[in-house]
Amino acid sequence: ARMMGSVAAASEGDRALLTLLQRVQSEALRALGPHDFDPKFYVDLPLVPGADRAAAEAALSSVGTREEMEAYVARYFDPAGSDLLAADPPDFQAEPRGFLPRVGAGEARAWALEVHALWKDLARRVAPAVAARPDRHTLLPLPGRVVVPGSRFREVYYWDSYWVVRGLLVSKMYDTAKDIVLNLVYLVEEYGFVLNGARSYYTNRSQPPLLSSMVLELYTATGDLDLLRRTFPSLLKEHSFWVSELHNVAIMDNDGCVHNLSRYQAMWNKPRPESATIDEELASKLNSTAAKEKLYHQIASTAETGWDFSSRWMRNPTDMTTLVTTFIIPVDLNTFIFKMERDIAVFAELIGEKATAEVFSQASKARHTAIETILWNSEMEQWLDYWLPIDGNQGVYKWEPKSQNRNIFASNFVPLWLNAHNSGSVPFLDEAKSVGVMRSLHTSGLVYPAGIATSVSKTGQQWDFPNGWAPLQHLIVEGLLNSGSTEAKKFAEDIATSWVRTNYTAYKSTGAMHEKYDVEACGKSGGGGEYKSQTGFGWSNGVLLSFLEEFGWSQDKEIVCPS
Ligand SMILES: OC[C@H]1O[C@H](O[C@H]2O[C@H](CO)[C@@H](O)[C@H](O)[C@H]2O)[C@H](O)[C@@H](O)[C@@H]1O
Repeated sequence: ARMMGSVAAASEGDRALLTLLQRVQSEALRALGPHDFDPKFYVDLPLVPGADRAAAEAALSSVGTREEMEAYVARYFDPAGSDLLAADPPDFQAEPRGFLPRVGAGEARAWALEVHALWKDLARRVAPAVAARPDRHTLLPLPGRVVVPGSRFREVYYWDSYWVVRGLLVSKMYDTAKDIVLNLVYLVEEYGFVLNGARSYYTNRSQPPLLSSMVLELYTATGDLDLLRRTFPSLLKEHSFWVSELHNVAIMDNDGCVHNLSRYQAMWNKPRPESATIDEELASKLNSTAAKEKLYHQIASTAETGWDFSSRWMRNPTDMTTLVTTFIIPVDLNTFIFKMERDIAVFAELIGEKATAEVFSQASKARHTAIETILWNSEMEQWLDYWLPIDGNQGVYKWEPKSQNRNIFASNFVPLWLNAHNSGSVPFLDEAKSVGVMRSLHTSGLVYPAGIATSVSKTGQQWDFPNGWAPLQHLIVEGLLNSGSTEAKKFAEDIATSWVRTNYTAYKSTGAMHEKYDVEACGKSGGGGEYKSQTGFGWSNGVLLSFLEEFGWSQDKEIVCPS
């Protein structure tokens, strides 16, 4: 109860608006039918200035037909997304000095400049009306300019922002990148953690924690020590959130040593407002209120993973009612928190906080040992998610080899990424281990002509086969590239080359960058999941620009998919 109640940060006005918008969503589904229906659209609607919420609520009761619904929405609400204003980023230049020096003039460079120019389309600032009347908007106010993923994702997202920042740094847009980081810091100050996204309906959960990584990238690019001082308290606060009782799991190994690792867990046991009609339909298969609440809790917790949704979190990969996300210790989450601990230790040294540096250095060492003891599988040469028993909390769990999930997911290879970000003194893995992991990736069934698949199971969920996601390509490519082995470097370049080609070919045929791609067919965007595949697209643009910066593209290198 305490856990679910802590979303009380939302004011009564915010809650009342969300309640109304969820009713509108549900009535709209009834009036318009399921074809092309996007439930998120309705919870993003701002109440028109001057309209009375109670009057809007009363008027909803007499809406029957499609026409009446359309007229009702137009009368009481402004368009979804209209409370974010277009913002020409002042640090944008059509071709900044030093932009992609190793991409020669020609097709690749012309396209890279087009993708770079997309930052102008995706940059926004929150309308002043949002801070003035928060009870009329589900959008949350933010102090600086924002860059959104695109299409239905009209607001800032947490983990997307890491790859947006990486791309902005390639585009030399340091001020915009700093605004993004400071917006996330503002969310930590307001809520105690970085929200899934900047909407009142996202206050019940976070997303994969990459804030310290954004600070590190920005600091490395600019040398801005003030940024470290300014963000440091928020990084400590965010760390406390991820190691708090809500997320921490203690496991005893075979030698009697207790290790602490983290899991995802949202503070919510109701339908996600942005997808309430979908969640309610799924839950209608269950009989009791208690079972429905448990399912809603697992759904929201899965949204916190960023992998929403995937067979990775289900006992039965074809049945979403079997989600058990809060009973899983994920490889990638612990990789990100390990890195956060190392980053904080490094920042603490740099700003003269010696004692804190030591505390975080010790914390990262303990997590390193925990990851290697609980999640590493030496026979498979990869890290595996660990599944806890779902029948009650045992306090300290006893480690069992059979509880490692042997199914193959791209996340099993994410710790390789630490090769690229060795901010501590001791590398996370040595060259020999990296080579072993690389070989197991080669034979995993995840490597396809157009990139690394998310999993090997075709379930219809968007974080499963055959979708490939830009962030996963990037984490793995950076890791391979920095592992010290020539073979791994070549492998990294091959994956990046395929990814650039599939992005390019899809861009030429559709005119857009996509949220995800189909790794089986070069030049094809991805699909599946609960909403139509989106374009824009923040993290895809960021990864593309990072790959072009890292590997270059010579004029004579073919950029179209091989036929
Ligand atoms: O509306 C459904 C869900 O959409 C979001 O998740 C997906 O888009 C995000 C933005 O690109 C991305 O961060 C996430 O990895 C995607 O799965 C949202 O984050 C969910 O909370 C939401 O329920």
